[in-house]
Amino acid sequence: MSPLRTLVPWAAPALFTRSCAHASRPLFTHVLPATRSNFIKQLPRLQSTAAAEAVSDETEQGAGVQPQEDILAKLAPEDAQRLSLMRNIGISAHIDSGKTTFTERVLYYTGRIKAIHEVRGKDNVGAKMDSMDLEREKGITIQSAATYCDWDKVENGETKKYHFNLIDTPGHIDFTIEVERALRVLDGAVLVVCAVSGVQSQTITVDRQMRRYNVPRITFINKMDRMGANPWRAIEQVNQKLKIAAAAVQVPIGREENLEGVVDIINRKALYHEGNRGETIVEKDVPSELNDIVEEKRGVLIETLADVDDEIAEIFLNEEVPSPEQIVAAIRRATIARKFTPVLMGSALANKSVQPVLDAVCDYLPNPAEVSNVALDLARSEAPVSLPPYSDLPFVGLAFKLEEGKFGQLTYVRVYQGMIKKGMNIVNTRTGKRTKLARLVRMHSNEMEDVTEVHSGEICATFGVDCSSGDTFTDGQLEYAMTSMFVPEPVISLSIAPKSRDNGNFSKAINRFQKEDPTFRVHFDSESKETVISGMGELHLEIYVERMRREYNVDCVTGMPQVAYREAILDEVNFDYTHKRQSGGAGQYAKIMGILSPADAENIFESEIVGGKIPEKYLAAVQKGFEEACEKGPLIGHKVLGARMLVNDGAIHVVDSSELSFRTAGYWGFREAFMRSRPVVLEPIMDVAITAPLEFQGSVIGLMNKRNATITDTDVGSDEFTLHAECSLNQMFGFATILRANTQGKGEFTLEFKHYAQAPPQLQKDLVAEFQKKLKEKQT
Ligand SMILES: Nc1nc2c(ncn2[C@@H]2O[C@H](COP(=O)(O)OP(=O)(O)OP(=O)(O)O)[C@@H](O)[C@H]2O)c(=O)[nH]1
Repeated sequence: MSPLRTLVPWAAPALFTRSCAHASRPLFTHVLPATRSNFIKQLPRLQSTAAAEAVSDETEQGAGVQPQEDILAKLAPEDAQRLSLMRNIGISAHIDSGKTTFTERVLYYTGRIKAIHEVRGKDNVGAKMDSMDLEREKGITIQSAATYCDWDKVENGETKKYHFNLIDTPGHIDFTIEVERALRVLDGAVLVVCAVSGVQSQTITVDRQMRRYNVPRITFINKMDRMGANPWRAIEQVNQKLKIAAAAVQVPIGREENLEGVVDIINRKALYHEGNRGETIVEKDVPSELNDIVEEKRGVLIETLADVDDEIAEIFLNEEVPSPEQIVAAIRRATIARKFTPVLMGSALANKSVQPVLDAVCDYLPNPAEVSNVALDLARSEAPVSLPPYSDLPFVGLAFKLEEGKFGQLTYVRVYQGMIKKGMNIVNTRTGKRTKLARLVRMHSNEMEDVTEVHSGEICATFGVDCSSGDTFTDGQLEYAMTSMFVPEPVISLSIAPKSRDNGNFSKAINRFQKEDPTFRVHFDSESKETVISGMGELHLEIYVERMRREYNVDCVTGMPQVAYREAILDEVNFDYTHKRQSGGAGQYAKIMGILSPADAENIFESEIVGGKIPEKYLAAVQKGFEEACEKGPLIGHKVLGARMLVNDGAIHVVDSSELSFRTAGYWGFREAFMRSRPVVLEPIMDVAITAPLEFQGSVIGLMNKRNATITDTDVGSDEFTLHAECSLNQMFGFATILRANTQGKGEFTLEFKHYAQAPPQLQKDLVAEFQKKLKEKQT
């Protein structure tokens, strides 16, 4: 019999490291049902032609992954025309880099909104894309918001109308799932970097997310009006820290408060602004004092391109100078191939140089037809298939975000192939459920516009569709499943209860938040009789508690934040466990033998039974018992991480054996062996980045030393420093208040889960003792 090997789906495969080895790899939890093949979970979206070809090679015989050039060649003229003018883009950056402020300008210049309102502005209106009250009050983006707009671009004297679908995402790591979902369905992104702070910790995180989904990006260096703005240092950091070739396509005219505009160094023309909000761009000759820097930076641009683009390399080697058209074409090729990012600069707040970014989106980011998207054909053993954006093919779309609204559940869908029409039936591949599309809308932040049909490449939303985030929809002719997105595991929990009797609103809120946000988890602890919510950080949970109060009128009491510990084993042991019960009625009998050993990154159940000593159905029951036991470890009641249970022998009783007996044996056999395998408690270790004015460097280092943090790096800027450290999450509770107090409110920090590591021995002892005490109390 072939060995049965199953990955336990909820385990945390990639993040569990006892050393720092794979530290930065994110946790990969599926959103598709456990019954689907692991392959679905593990195949990232294949966007590049190279990646698509790789799959094509593996599955040559008609698996259906076509090279992108072939897809483009067969595009119908109407689709080609429509798609060539479409861009699906995201705006991503570190916290407070100005994404929302930038997006507000984009909406204004494209005529989507009639007036500009600032984030935390004096008019108290708030930016369009921060539509939640809480976002406007706190001045942070919590949920990503989608909108669309049209941009008139002049090309060779002709005006072309480009259509943008745009998503503004949060910068805070606590809301990182919003970035994941957005990038999953976008074709390109604008990475906003602060001209003063340069590449910051979340810039690196966002960059990693863009890489995960193969999203090409252009870079916008914002806040050029601020004192200390230095675009060249920021570009250097993009090159060094993000490890992608980057070069400026503009140089600033004036700096800080004297910023007047930019010079387009490809065409050697100066771009100034006129009008109250800088709405009119005026082209002039390059000021003579900037000629030298323009030529120098133009040279750097061509040289950088020569490194990543063969055509420019050839021109460069022949000592010729490429034409502006050749430079633009090379930037486009290299950007789409994700080998290069062109860098633009300006100030969103000062209304400077935002429009050239829109031109750059059209010039350098791909249209939906230039991006290879792949699904798995479940009817043909999950063979990968291309999703060409042809309108006349059967519809395939991905539900990437859910939101509860006034009119019921709003489901955001990206249409990859074919089209959807109001009134049409769509089928959820996972559940097989057919739904009639009663309403189809295009979103403009919290407003919506009804539409009757949506074509391939577009993003839209529908009502009344029952699904989970990450579900694939088709028109019923195909059985395609698209790959899911990464969902990081929560690292922090707290108990929560309504202050007064629940009139149903508490449960309603909890259910809704859980459905909308896969990083927000809820479970009922049967021992403490408490509802426990888990999430990505203190802010994440705080926001939900606050939303319960505001949106559902439920005041809650919460317990102290708890760390999501894990339990692991260090030794390998043999086990021989018999479950036997004979107290009248039907008896129970199950005997299992095997080895329990540490595994690297996930919980694994295996069996190697010879001669059919334990039938398959009983082995499946043992596995169930094992999985149940891993949910609540024997040591402190937290999840088990990295245990391999191999069953290689055992026995059954002709009358008394049953699935229940084997499930019980799996459960208790595992627990018994676990306690003999040198069990340990693991705690989450976080990547911490603290930025504060230079004068506070000493006290911030002191704060981190007190927390036994390992300082890994320090960047010192002209007036600020950023300290990078690794520290246990346990030590970081309440740090926001402490940092504020120690830096006169000027310090900021971010926390991002890095890996699990053994907790200090004393803490482990305390946790075990506390758990034992609770167990005893329960027994008496
Ligand atoms: N000086 C200056 N300030 C800016 C500029 N752009 C944005 N800001 C300010 O920076 C702060 C943060 O701006 P937001 O647009 O909310 O930044 P964000 O990146 O969307 O923030 P999160 O989504 O919460 O991460 C606000 O106070 C803005 O007014 C700029 O070009 N210059």
